[in-house]
Amino acid sequence: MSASPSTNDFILQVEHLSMKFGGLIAIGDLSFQARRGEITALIGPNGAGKTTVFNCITGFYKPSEGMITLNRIDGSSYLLERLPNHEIPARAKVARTFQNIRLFSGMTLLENLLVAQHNKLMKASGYTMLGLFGFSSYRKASAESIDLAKHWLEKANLVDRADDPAGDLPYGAQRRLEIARAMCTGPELLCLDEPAAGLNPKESAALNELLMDIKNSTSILLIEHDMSVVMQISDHVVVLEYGRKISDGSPQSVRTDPRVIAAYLGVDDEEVETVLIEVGDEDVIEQLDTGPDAAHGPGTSSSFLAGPVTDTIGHSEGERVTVSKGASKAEQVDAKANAAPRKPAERATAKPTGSTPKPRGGRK
Ligand SMILES: Nc1ncnc2c1ncn2[C@@H]1O[C@H](COP(=O)(O)OP(=O)(O)OP(=O)(O)O)[C@@H](O)[C@H]1O
Repeated sequence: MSASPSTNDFILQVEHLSMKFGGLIAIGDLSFQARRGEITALIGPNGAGKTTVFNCITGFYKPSEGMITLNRIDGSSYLLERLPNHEIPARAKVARTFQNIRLFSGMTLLENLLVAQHNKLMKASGYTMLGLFGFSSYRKASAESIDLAKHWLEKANLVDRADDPAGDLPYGAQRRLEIARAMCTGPELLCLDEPAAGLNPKESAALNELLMDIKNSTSILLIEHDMSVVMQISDHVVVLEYGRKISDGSPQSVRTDPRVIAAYLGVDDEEVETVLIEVGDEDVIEQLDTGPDAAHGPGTSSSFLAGPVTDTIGHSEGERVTVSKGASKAEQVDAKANAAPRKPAERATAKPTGSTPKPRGGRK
């Protein structure tokens, strides 16, 4: 019998998170957990609220409601929504990258990685004087910083270009340099916002390799539209639609969840079922007939509210947001699943193909 997971098995616990911008509920009552040593992917169509979740975790936004707990390996825990922004990387050991690359393009690769260790070096220099007089403690810290920078340049397969300006690198290499820079801050949780956006297949493969290497020492939370990356490297996938969680489970269970397929395909209302049959395998068709799968459907921690197809999206109790009519494909799938089962003759027309759903959300 396997032991039930303890709190420290989870590096991140998001509980009942809500983020409102005026009347817009960008995130509604969202709960999920990320396991230590795993890659957890946060996916969903454009505007689903993924970056807003990242901004709440990394202190760029203070959530309207909810708790975000970061459990460090040494047993200490931090409520991120209560930590001052600058303490989230320093004390809770959370690092992030952004959708758009933010390197110092005029500096060399090595300098970019040393800047990331600025705080550590400043402390070792006694905030100037010890460094100025070349004290051994500063020289030691300085040598360690260079070693760490070289270590991550090697991991990112960029060590040959250590002295080139970062701006001269091809796009995919710049992405890897950004990740290497984040790793130089010694994070326990690395949050990556669309790292594969704009990469060609070769660059994408190099990125996957780097992330698989990083997860040996650091847990990763990943926003990604590129399903080939998500399916290849994630251990766990959380799917959002209109700020709510519509699915949560292994890549395989999420891939065949009718709500996810419907939310991602973005087809016309009347086409939803046809497309589900075209892209689905027997599991998908089966679920349509029998109703949502409790294993990766609404659970105790899920914010998804099953119910009839309406032109409003339910969030926590009493809150409903108006969106364009029938916008939530996930709700339509549940409505269909709740309706009377189809006849066997109709099911016989289903042709399983086993293809992977393509994302509705394009890259920015
Ligand atoms: N600062 C803000 N002020 C007002 N609305 C915001 C703000 N930030 C995000 N939103 C809104 O919150 C919703 C979720 O946006 P968010 O950027 O988190 O989605 P996303 O899933 O990351 O989308 P994408 O895949 O396109 O990056 C959107 O409707 C967006 O317009």
